[in-house]
Amino acid sequence: MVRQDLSLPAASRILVVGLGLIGGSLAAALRAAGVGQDDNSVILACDPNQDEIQRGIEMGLVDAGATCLSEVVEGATLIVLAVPVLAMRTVMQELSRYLPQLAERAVITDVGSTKAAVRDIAIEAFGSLPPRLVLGHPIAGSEKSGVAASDAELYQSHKVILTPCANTEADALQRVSAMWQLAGAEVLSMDVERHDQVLARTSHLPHLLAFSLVDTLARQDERLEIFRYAAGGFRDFTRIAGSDPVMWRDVFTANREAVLDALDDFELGLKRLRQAVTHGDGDDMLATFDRARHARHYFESLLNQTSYQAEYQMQDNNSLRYRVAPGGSVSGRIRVPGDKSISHRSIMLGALSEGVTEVTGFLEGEDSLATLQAFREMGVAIEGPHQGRVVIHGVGMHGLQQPSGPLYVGNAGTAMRLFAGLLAGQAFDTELTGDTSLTRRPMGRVADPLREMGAVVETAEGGRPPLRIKGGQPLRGLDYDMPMASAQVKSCLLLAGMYAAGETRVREPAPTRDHTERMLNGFGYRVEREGDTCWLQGGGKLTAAPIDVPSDISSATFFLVAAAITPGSDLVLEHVGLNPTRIGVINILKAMGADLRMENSREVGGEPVADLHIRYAPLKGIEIPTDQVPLAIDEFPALFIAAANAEGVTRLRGAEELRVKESDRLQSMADGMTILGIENTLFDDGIDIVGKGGEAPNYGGGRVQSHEDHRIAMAFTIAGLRASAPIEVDDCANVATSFPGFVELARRVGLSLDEVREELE
Ligand SMILES: O=C(O)C1=C[C@@H](OP(=O)(O)O)[C@@H](O)[C@H](O)C1
Ligand SMILES: C=C(OP(=O)(O)O)C(=O)O
Repeated sequence: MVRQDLSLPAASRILVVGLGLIGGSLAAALRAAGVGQDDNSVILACDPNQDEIQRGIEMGLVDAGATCLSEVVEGATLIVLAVPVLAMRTVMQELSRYLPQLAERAVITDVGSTKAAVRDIAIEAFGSLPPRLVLGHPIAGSEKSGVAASDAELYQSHKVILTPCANTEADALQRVSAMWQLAGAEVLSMDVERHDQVLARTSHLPHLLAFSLVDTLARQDERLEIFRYAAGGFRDFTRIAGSDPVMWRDVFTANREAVLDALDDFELGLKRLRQAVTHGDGDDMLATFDRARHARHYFESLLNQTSYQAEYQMQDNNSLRYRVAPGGSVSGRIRVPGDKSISHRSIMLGALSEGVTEVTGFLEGEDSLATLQAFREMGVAIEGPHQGRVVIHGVGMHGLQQPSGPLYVGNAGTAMRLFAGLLAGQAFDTELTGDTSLTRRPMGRVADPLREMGAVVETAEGGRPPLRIKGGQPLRGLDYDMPMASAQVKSCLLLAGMYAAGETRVREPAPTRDHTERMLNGFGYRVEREGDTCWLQGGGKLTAAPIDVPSDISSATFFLVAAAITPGSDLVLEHVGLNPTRIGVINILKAMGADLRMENSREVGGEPVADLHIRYAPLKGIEIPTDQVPLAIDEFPALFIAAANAEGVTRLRGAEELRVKESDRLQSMADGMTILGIENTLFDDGIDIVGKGGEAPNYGGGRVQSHEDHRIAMAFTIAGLRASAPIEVDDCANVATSFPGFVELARRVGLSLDEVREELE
């Protein structure tokens, strides 16, 4: 962006040549910014239409004007040529005769919608390109025309593109830039050819299509009857067909080549869609519409300067509370959404692969969607998601492009930590940001070892997000002893290791989920393991492979516990991923006495899967084996509710990691349980929970907080099954991060659950 002093020299003599909507609005905006009030400046106009000048004077936009350049050009310091592109030749030829009468060091600029044509006309008219001519184009307009439609706000927060040439003088560029900033515009700079190509696609092509559609329909129905029935879609698509025909004829004449290129691409796209419609190819249509819809959302988020996810969240500016009626039982056959950990990784590895990766069962939750969107922002074409199907057109290990702004990953710790490793190996700088919950979480655990590998990673105070990662740093392999059992840290280092020279080894103090290692191997990138250590060599490549994401055992847990604690329950959870590094919850529930069986065990895409059949059986309190803690790390909020309904004390230790999740899960659960009257004692690394057992309600009701944590929200929801009074859980919107459709499924199996929405202040 070109940003300079926001003022024009005093006693400027600004001459607007062509007093239509564009020139008139510029005069109006400069007036509104104070030009000509007490700085001795004047704004003059030249236009072949005396009535337009008269109107401009009456509206207070210009001080004086003439139909002939010779009468107003004397002493001009800044001349704005605001005439249609094809009128530019006559105007410039005339102006070239008066150059000696302009003020010394006068600056000339224009507002033409195409730039190469205007540059060539200028060279012809002036004999060579004047160094004090600054070509420019305000990206603002209206379908209205004429000075009467002038609007002082027309350029407010709009972009103006200046296209300086090699010989353009810097101070002339600065003067024009200052003028547009005074008018409220944001000034950008671009070369002439690029400007014409970009505008051909983003502005000229849509105008051509709008003119053509309206004309085609009008010809088919000469009495224009058809327009009586036209609704919003027609109005939205064709508004710009009301624009000035002369101006647009000139644009298409002047920017012919670039417009034809854009039209060729468009015709190809239209032909593909035509074929899809002809053959009734619904998948193809969906893929195109999905891509377009997501791209449109992205465009919207750029316009509003919000992140993609925030854009979605903003539409929902209210807080969501769950209200669960006490009692009930749980039965049926359900399938919970796809695994979050695998979904994140499927997008990451698919994007870096060579070839096309098809993912089924993808979790359409906010966390994994944030990962998906981040890759779109780095130039990866991704179709879907549509009913869990995503198609990723991989760009290879070095094919990502720099995103235009920070990557926002919402609530997702997994995304931020895995991205940190992956982005440390890219050639470009990036910034990772997240929501308030994520902004509190520790990132030093990835930033520190990445720095040892040679990465340049900046964090906010205390090692918290945002993360700023400098690109283009040569990484070296690392032999790392992880101080905590974390799959996210391990995965981060393996992903960085793919970009590092030599070998990267990670030793884990206890086994953690191994989805990254499995999926890397599935994509042809060899990861080896011996005991507690895994390693890979840098410099390899990934080859696309299909991924079938099983249901998330962490989401299934809420229903496992619901059935385990509720007399009369009998529930089947289908197609649940049972990776050995994730089945702590099954081991723990069984140790507590749950009647839980695996049926129909099979392997899908390198991950074990089964249907889980659970029936009510009385539970007893246990001491949770510490080796199960990392294998059930996300399942503890729900397991605490199982403990509250078991006979006797359940004791958890070695679980300090729970304090750095979406909330401090030990504290959040202890606070909520205390409100419900569940006896508990908190420790630094765990908790003791006293359960009453039996079949009567085990605790009361009350209003508890989710602390912006999806798993706390869902845990207290299922607690309602064994409460004596309603439980209300505040702030449950975060459930959408990992478990979209939770409320519907909970109701389907038998919970009596309402959603209460309240407007935020
Ligand atoms: O790698 C992963 O996908 C995850 C690892 C775990 O985090 P830690 O690595 O911080 O234990 C887990 O809590 C998180 O939900 C998902
Ligand atoms: C801890 C969790 O996720 P993340 O770390 O990705 O935010 C979770 O889903 O429980």
